Amino acid sequence: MNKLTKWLSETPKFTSFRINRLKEFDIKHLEKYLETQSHELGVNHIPNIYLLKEDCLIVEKWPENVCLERGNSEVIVDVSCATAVLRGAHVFAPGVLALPPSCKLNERVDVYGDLDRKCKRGLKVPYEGRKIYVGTGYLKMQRYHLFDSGVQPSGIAVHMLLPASRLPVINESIYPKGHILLQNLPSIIVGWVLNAKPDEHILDMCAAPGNKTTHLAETSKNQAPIVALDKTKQKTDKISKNLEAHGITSVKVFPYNSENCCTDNSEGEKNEPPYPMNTFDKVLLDAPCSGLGQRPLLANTITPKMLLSYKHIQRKLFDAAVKVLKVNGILVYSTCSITQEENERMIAWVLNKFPNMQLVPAEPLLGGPGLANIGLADEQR
Ligand SMILES: C[S@@+](CC[C@H](N)C(=O)[O-])C[C@H]1O[C@@H](n2cnc3c(N)ncnc32)[C@H](O)[C@@H]1O
Repeated sequence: MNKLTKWLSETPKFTSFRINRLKEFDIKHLEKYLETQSHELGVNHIPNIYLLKEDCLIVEKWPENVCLERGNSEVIVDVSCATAVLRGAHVFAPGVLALPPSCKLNERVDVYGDLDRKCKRGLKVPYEGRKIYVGTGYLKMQRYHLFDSGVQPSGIAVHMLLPASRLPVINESIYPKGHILLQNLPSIIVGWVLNAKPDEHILDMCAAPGNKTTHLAETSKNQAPIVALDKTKQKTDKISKNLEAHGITSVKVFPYNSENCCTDNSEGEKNEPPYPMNTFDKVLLDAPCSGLGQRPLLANTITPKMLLSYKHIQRKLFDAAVKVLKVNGILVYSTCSITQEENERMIAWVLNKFPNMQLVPAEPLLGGPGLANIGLADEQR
């Protein structure tokens, strides 16, 4: 448990991007960008960059000896903003909670995450709660931008120079929109494992905001007929925007409850949900989950009851997925959680409930095996 908690609270060792294979990508642009940063940090080389397969770019950390003069003032940000900063993001205005009134534009500031979630937005005096240092950068907004206008502020509030994790700060916007996407390696692997082919009919059941949908479409060279569903129109609008930015035209998007995406009526329409049984060659079930696997996890308020609640919806969705899947089709199930209930136990449940489903190895297979003694044999783990 201690090992697991420590691992969860650590930032991954590298940043990963997915490259849109439908667009041009010139790595020199990124190298130049990092070179400029290396001058600011006083380092004489840039972090290692390499490609995994054709479309995943890995960028490693700055060296351990990179030494940065701390700022004079403290900016307090909420926990999700602090997490993003550790992953290499700038501080965006909605995440800022407190900033001293004396702070000046472009001043060097230290950024802290509010671990207790008790800092009041707009606080003027030093924050007394538990906080964690997440990095140093230059202030780009003042208090009146952030707290006084009466509307939700937007834009970069602190231009980060170096996060405490030493991951490089790379804004996707150094490339035109839709050319690269900041995406965790495990999420990229999901797209590789599904391996969409141009002639395959594919269903992405829980698709918003569409980061995996775009990957599937790009892998199939924008040819596979893909259906992307998510619960609400607000969510599916995000998918549509994402598809447009990526230059993808092969995906149909519907707001729909995927629990009901299968109809028993074999005469059912194949052009919109619900679909008859035995419709799709491949199904992606990137299930709603507890997210207890997203790193770094700085503070978490999830209760055991909430943790146990996800399996119910996951099972309902799985049930529908199995029905719409063609005989000999492939179903990829993924979560961004590490709990047994959502992973190993879920697969054990599936194999028991659907004797016609067979567990096959993921290809490529990265990472370690699943946990032992919870319903799966060693080769299944
Ligand atoms: C892990 S997120 C999906 C992330 C997405 N696959 C991606 O890579 O960008 C899970 C999604 O499932 C959606 N969801 C939850 N219940 C659903 C349901 N019954 N039908 C369809 N979508 C659902 C949520 O709205 C959420 O967008």
